[in-house]
Amino acid sequence: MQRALAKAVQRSRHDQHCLAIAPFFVVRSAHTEPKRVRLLHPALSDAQRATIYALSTPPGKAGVAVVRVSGPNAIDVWSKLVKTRKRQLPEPWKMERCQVVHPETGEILDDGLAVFFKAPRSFTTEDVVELHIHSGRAIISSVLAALSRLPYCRPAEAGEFTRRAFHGGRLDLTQVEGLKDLVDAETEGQRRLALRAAGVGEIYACRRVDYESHKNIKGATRVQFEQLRTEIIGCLAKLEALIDFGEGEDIEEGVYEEARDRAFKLKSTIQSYLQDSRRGEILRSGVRLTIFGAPNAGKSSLLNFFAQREAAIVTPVPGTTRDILELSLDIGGIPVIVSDTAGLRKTVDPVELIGVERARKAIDAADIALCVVSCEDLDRGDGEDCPVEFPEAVRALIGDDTFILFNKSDLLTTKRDKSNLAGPHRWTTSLKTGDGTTEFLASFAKALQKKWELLQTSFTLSIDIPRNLRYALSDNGDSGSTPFITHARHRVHLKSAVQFIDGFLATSPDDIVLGAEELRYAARAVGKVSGLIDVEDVLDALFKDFCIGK
Ligand SMILES: Nc1nc2c(ncn2[C@@H]2O[C@H](COP(=O)(O)OP(=O)(O)OP(=O)(O)O)[C@@H](O)[C@H]2O)c(=O)[nH]1
Ligand SMILES: [K+]
Ligand SMILES: [Mg+2]
Repeated sequence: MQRALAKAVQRSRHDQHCLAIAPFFVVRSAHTEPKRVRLLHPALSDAQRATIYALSTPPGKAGVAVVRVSGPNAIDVWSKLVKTRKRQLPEPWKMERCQVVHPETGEILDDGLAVFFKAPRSFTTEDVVELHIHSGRAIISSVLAALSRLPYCRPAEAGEFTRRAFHGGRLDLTQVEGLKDLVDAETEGQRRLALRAAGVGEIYACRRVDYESHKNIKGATRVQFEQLRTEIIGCLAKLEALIDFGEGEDIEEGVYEEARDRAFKLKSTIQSYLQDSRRGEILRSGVRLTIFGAPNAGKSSLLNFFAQREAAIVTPVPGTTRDILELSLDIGGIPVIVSDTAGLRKTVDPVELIGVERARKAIDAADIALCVVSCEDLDRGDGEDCPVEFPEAVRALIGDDTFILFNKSDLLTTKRDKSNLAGPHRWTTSLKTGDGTTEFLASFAKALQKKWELLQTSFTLSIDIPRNLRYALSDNGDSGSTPFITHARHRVHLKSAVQFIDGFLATSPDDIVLGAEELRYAARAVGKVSGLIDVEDVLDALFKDFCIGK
């Protein structure tokens, strides 16, 4: 056992050297499990470690403004600026009534509240002081000016509090992205997606996040990526054991085959993640909806209906819309970028010709194409069962996934009643009388939600999820249906992970060292998503899975 440990540790050092990405310390004590303290970049310089301060709420008149101070001297900031009745050191995490005073003159600047977050249980993992003062320009600038008098304090740069949270291991990259997306979110769908990635709330309240033991993780994206990486490392650990000890001695037989098997499953899991029609990325940036159709079908009327204002020009003249008109809207909580386009028809007018060309391009670029067809333009077949004949101009552009709105139902002749036009992703309205518009909007929003957010995923995890992680996932309620990949960056790394796993699967069992190298790169690729890479995991998995040198 001793020999095995020594060897494995030696190998870990080698791995650490090879990866040379993330320096890390392993803190061990007699009674506790080894804890990893991850440092993702070289240690912060003195300037970077300075105590920083900033106004964390928007400037201007309001009830409350929050000035945040973070860094090693935060406690000193408290003693110089915060005057409470007890006039002693703060009780951590407890809001206290106080006066904020000037550190040199003692002048009272404002009356408010203050709270001290003791490291590492703070957002930045450093000591943090928050001053909750009245929000007024003069008050805020006097407090910021007072802070600037302290020699160890400097104003924070953009995003610097979050950067420190990342350096401190409080957030990984997916959570940093999630946090930014959360602040930027404009629709319900975006908010939920971002919240899931950010995992804020619980995370602030808990100590340094430890994947193995922590049940409070809400950064579900982080958990999912971590799960993938753990699985790759599990395969790698098996290969490492074979390299170190060789089959037949202390290791059971068939280990190599098992690793291959697991790697194969893992590859198809990642591939199924990649085949998500870019739902997460699209939901984040907005679904591109292109409205198209023959002239005068009511396309611009539809855009105005969506926007609830006269955004586009509507006239009885066919060919009114020339250029593309784009609006960002919230439809059922989904961010949608709606484009109104020129009516499609053969034309010799050079301006209209360009408009038609642009319309075709917009249809190609759309995530959803919505064709507006005027009931007037439908081929007036006699029988009630006559199949719908679309106008010639749009016929070729209508595919299985095209949404269709039959408009101008007020002009429908009795021969072709509405039921003849019904079908999935087909609606009938009169934008003039308002008939059917409420039903259309509700059903259309539902279709969007189904397609972009609440759609059941077509894949399931083929790998075993440890119980604690399963908790974190199921606790979120929607892990099976919420998009997994939300940034193009995630996709790039997952694709390269698949390539490396393929590389491993293609190596022969005689080249086991090469194969292990491929897996190590695969783990590293997935680790890049979260920005957390360490090789100590290999050792953990090794000792968990094998009974070496019994
Ligand atoms: N009767 C009736 N008229 C409608 C309806 N919806 C729109 N219209 C009218 O149809 C005409 C054309 O509407 P638009 O919204 O400009 O049609 P469009 O498809 O944008 O037309 P182009 O931009 O020229 O291609 C306008 O006079 C509208 O008032 C409807 O449901 N019923
Ligand atoms: K028109
Ligand atoms: Mg128009």
